[in-house]
Amino acid sequence: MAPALLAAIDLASYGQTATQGLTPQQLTYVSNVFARVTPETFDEALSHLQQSVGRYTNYLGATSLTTDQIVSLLDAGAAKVFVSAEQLQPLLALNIDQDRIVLCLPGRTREENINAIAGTAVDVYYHDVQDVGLVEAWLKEYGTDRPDVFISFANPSLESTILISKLKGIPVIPAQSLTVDSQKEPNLLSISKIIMANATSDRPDGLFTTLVVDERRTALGLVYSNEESVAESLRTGRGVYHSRKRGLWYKGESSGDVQELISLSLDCDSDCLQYVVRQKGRGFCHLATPTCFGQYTGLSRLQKTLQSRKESAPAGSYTARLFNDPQLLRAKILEEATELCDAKTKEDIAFEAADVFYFALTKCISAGVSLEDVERNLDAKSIKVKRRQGDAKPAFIAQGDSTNGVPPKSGTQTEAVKEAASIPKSKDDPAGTKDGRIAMKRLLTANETPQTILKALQRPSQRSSDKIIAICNPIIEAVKSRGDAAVLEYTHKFEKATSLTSPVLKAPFPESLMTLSPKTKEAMDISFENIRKFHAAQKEEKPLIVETMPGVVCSRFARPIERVGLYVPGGTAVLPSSALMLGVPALVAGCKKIVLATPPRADGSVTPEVVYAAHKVGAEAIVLAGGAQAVAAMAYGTESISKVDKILGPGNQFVTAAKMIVSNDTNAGVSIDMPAGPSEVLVVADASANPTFVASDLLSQAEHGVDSQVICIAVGLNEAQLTAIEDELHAQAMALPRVDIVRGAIEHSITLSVSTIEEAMKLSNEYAPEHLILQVQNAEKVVDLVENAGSVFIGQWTPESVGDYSAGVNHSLPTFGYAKQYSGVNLGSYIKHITSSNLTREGLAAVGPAVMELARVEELEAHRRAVSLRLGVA
Ligand SMILES: NC(=O)c1ccc[n+]([C@@H]2O[C@H](COP(=O)([O-])OP(=O)(O)OC[C@H]3O[C@@H](n4cnc5c(N)ncnc54)[C@H](O)[C@@H]3O)[C@@H](O)[C@H]2O)c1
Ligand SMILES: N[C@H](CO)Cc1c[nH]c[nH+]1
Ligand SMILES: [Zn+2]
Repeated sequence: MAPALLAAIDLASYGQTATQGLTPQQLTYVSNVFARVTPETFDEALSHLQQSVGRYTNYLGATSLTTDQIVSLLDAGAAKVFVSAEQLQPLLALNIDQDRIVLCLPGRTREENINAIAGTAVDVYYHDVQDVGLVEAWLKEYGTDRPDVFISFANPSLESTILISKLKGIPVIPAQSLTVDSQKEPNLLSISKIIMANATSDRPDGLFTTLVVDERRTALGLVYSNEESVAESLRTGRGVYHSRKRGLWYKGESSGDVQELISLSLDCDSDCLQYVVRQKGRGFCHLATPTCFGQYTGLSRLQKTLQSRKESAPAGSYTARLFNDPQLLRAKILEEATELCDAKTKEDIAFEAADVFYFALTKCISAGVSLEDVERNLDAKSIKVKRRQGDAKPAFIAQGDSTNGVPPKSGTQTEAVKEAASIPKSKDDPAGTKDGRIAMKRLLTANETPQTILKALQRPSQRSSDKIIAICNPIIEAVKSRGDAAVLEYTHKFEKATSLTSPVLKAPFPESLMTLSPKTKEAMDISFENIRKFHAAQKEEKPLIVETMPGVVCSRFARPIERVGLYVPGGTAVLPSSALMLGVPALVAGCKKIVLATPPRADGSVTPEVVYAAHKVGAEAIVLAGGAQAVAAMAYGTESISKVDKILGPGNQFVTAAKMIVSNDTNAGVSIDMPAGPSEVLVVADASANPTFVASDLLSQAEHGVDSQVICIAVGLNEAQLTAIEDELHAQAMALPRVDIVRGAIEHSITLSVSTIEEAMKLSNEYAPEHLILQVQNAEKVVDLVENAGSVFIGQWTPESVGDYSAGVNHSLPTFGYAKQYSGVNLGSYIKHITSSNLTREGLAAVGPAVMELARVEELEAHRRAVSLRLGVA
């Protein structure tokens, strides 16, 4: 540690009034400040710390404060606090960096002092020392490896002074010398005297080499000082040096390029001074450059340019436009931040980070914030004791993962971010992290009104469908009117696949694009076959034929929908399993044209597993796009993407909203399977359920996305049983790679505690979950009570994930409670039914009178005559 000046002051001068010596500004001339804090002055000390952190080092005597108060002082920027022996243990128990604690010990017997510091690495302050020789002896014996030793002597003239150990040679300004009016010279003179008394020149002329640096510690130039120039500098608060030609040199006096003094200090061996100054005017050098070594570079250069643009920008300056358009600036910061997140190579990361710095600094300069302010903030954060967990907010988790979530470059992005941020938080634990614990909110239904229970069961993403629709509409319109070009634009923007030049990959797909490991291939083949079997079994082999009256034959027969578009999600996770779930039934149904759409990876390619699935189901093309743009492309068709008759497949809120929009457009002529949005699961568990299994099922859906929701209905569980599930959930969640996503989903997930299975099933039917898991006794019988659910998983050996991948059932299922009116994807989703009637003359004679009478009632005469003319009746 470089020797530094220590000004020992009392708190009265720590505020604004400076009755004890130095003004707050002058305090920065010294590097270290010591002040005592009492319970009465605690608040003032806190606010002072916040303002002064980074300007000088604060040492605080805190021997009469509580542990909490001490932690707050450290947190607010105190470099070290001086504590008593009683205060030490509770602080050590909090694992606070021992380098920031100074234990105050009376400078008495050797044993007492050595015992007090045994087993710690804290600094020591020996106060009221009678005999410095004794302290030196202790330290030699025991404490020389301690970070710092402070000493105060019993000598009354130094009574209130904290001295940094002479052993370390750090100069000290005694408090007494600072107790006169700050405006008068003796104070400042005493500082300069102390500095010079501790400095040793290594030059024959006795001058001190002096390095002049700016606020960011960039070297401006090299000059010389002596006692007179240092004293003048402190007195005037400016850069004053000693010129070997001209003597005392007030920098900038003739040129106007003056310097404001920030601080001064000695180097490690006390033969060189460093002045930290704020340079005004054109710069430090007589050649009017900022430094004697040339121009500023990097951030300092950028800051200077931005500051000058703010003062007067040339016509057409982009920076000036940013200063005047906060919306544009905001959009650029968000855009560049996202691009930085997606950058992969060293060059790209440097490129994108530079953009982020440029726009961030523009924001700072427009608000009068300098790099110095920002760096002080960084320093303040670096010494914080109570650190935040550092988890991302749910709103950003969804966007933070892999290829998803590049916000649009316009104002719509703001809406998307706000939207995600509006995901409701539990009122008991607004952060969703009870001490970092991942825990679902709990509700004992017996204590709640039905309304409260229903509200707690509300899906997170339902609240904002208007906003999502407002984001999707312009995307759909753009694709409708500009076709391929618009699709590509959105893919470049959202997927960052900027090298992509065509939005479609046509079959036959090259082998090289679907090379899989034998294990993956086998797993896909097994799943394919099971899905095929289950869906093939749903086939109606023969038309339905019914003779309703003699000679009146009605029939119904099935035909595949000709052209289907299958959306395979690929935002937060790539889901080749969805390609199988959607493609296999299309193949079994006999659809003539199968088109898959999926967001490509940033390099424009598609996951080989998805290509393999597309190949196996006989898809004619893969649309390389995601979200609303993919849905619109399939609904309306583009130059290179075929229009389809029906769009199927799950997706996030943008995909689901886009599907709804196009299916409502009568000109599009396209239908959809159902609203299949963010995954959800409801587990009904009774005392027979294994907590490990219950937690694992809940987490398997929570990991899909922050907008997923998982519900546990606990039937007759006691506190210990509920806690067992919660403990498992937390422990398993913390071990998951997608723990941040899980944390977001769990924030709006809930455990409902009920007494009976009937009550549980009533609530489940009301919620109508996408997946329902029954981990209860006689689970198979409980299925009788199921009225609404996408797919049911029965008993403890049936995890939901078997349905997601390989059992054979379909995983594309209704969410948002639409299980009340929709089925999940099944063979019927790819088929339309056509009915036919076939009558003989006798048949028409039998049913004709009824037809004619009803046509008469409806006053539709042509209808009536179509029968009467055939039968030859009036
Ligand atoms: N219900 C089901 O049957 C089922 C099955 C599988 C998956 N899922 C769900 O599907 C979802 C998949 O979502 P995903 O995000 O991972 O992939 P996704 O493919 O559905 O969505 C990614 C696309 O969203 C669009 N997008 C992202 N941010 C946007 C923004 N701010 N503005 C406009 N568009 C934006 C982009 O176009 C991107 O390509 C998950 O919620 C998962 O739970 C549901
Ligand atoms: N559980 C999802 C349906 O909500 C489907 C899926 C695919 N991969 C894994 N899970
Ligand atoms: Zn799943």
